[in-house]
Amino acid sequence: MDATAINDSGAGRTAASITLENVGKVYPDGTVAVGDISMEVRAGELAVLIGPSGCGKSTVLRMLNRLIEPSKGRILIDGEDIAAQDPVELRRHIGYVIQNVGLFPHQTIRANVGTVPRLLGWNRKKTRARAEELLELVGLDPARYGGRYPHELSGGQRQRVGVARALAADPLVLLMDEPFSAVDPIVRGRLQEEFLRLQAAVRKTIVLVTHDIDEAVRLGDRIAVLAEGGRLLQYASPADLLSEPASAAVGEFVGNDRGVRRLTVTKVRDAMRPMGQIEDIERLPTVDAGGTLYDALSVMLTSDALNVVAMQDGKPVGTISRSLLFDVPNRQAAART
Ligand SMILES: Nc1ncnc2c1ncn2[C@@H]1O[C@H](COP(=O)(O)OP(=O)(O)OP(=O)(O)O)[C@@H](O)[C@H]1O
Repeated sequence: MDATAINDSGAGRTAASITLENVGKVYPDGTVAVGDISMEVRAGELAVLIGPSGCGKSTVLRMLNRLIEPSKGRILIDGEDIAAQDPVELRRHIGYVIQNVGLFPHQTIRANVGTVPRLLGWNRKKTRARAEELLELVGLDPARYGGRYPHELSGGQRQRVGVARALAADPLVLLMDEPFSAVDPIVRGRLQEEFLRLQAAVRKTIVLVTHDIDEAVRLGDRIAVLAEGGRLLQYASPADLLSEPASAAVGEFVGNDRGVRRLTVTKVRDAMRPMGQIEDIERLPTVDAGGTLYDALSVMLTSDALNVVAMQDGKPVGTISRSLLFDVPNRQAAART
């Protein structure tokens, strides 16, 4: 995946920080959609907004690109108040991906991806080259898919086109409103994985709305849990959110299975013990050192083993024992104090 060409925004920046200061939104009918939210998303970070239906997630997202104006507070992008900026100009730096993508049905995939560059006045050659580069980046062969129309693609492929289109003008910020919810769970898992790889390459500042706590834990650098009335209950890393929910309400929201879920946020290589303490290494099942403790647990359960060997580049590099897995919460808590 070649990301170098993506990182060529005029000002030399590739991502921007986002700051919300006491932001609130009351709709004209009196509905308090967002109460009083203060939070910061660092440049290059992926923040997830999660919470029950109607808690104001989309409203927060749409205030960031001024599709909705806040009733109070300030929103700063790279330290500059967006209220003072021209909304059209602002949106040129902000990609927006929504649930059903909203591709133009009568335009080819290539033309859809080139929409914003065209609006920016790029010439045909440059726009086409950019569209092809982006399609490749999201894993769609431009020669095969570029000339097709949206209805000739699967839901998952359309979703990737939506992401490519949002990245086309090299935005500083990417807003994503339930981007993966319209596809089935298997495709969804694959898209999430691809998306993580893409984000590792392009490092945009991303705010992503979801209903799905697993998706939040998997994708987020930090997770904002919202409650009805747009109240921010907690804003923390996935590991902190799972190990130390700030209130009973957050604990309930992240689920009773959060102990298991927590295993999904710790990498094998960060928790393994050095080799040498376990006998019969060659008879033990293996797990990739880049996998998570959840993967290690799954291997243990399917092979009925008490230990697994972590492998990297075909070589054993450490071990994980079942007791170590059960010890993770305590180790994480101890590491913090
Ligand atoms: N234009 C509007 N006028 C009045 N109330 C609105 C308007 N748009 C949204 N709301 C209300 O504001 C609240 C927050 O809506 P919002 O769409 O931000 O929630 P959400 O968390 O994104 O919900 P969901 O997860 O169901 O998409 C809801 O109670 C909704 O009914």
